[in-house]
Amino acid sequence: MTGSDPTPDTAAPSGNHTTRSRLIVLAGPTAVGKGTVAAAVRETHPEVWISVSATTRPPRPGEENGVHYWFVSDEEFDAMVAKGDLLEWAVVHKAARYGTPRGPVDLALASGHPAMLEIDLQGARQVRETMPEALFVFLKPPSWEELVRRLVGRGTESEAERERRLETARAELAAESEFDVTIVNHEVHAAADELVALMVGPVSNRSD
Ligand SMILES: Nc1ncnc2c1ncn2[C@@H]1O[C@H](COP(=O)(O)OP(=O)(O)OP(=O)(O)O)[C@@H](O)[C@H]1O
Ligand SMILES: Nc1nc2c(ncn2[C@@H]2O[C@H](COP(=O)(O)O)[C@@H](O)[C@H]2O)c(=O)[nH]1
Repeated sequence: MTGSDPTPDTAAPSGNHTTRSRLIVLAGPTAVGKGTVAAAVRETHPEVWISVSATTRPPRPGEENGVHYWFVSDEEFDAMVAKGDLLEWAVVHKAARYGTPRGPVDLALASGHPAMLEIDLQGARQVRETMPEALFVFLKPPSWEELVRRLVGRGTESEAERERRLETARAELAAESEFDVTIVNHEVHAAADELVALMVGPVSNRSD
């Protein structure tokens, strides 16, 4: 994807790496730190390809089109859905639509790179249907109180929006057992290391 064009044509990064290809789907409640942990993985493991979602929500201060999200209009999102360009999509927090462009994921996996999606529970369930071979990772907060602290501390939502997000968070926390692996985000770099270890090593999951 280039400029403001949400059409997926991005190639995955190239270069030597020793990791084996695996699609990781990272989900968890609002403000648990998914984006922060994903950014830490990006920084320390540039060979891991991380999907950039499309969304109809407006950018927050500092968010860049094509970096944090592809910020698209309702009409552009409709067109992506109609063309089958999205691997999954959902209305999240009853507020906006978010979806994973399919083309870049296919390219990343075809090139042998480990790839990661950072999406909500509804999206994870859709990917479970279409790509059951993916590894589903649940990022969990150390406690409910810490989750609320992180959400408030981020300072990006109004009180009403925070309430809505916390309502979704309760349902998402209840779905932890649907995931293959849980990582508790006590500390960002430790959580990022645990995540990367899942991409490069053997996995001990709930069914073991
Ligand atoms: N391990 C951690 N310890 C303390 N603060 C953290 C930790 N991880 C993330 N945070 C902070 O918590 C806040 C929420 O993090 P982030 O925006 O990454 O969450 P998210 O799960 O991506 O949220 P959302 O689903 O709402 O997009 C941020 O202010 C971030 O700096
Ligand atoms: N189903 C999908 N959910 C997604 C995608 N990209 C992000 N998300 C999730 O949305 C919420 C809110 O994100 P925010 O940036 O507005 O705080 C969060 O849970 C994300 O994981 C996607 O492509 N599909």
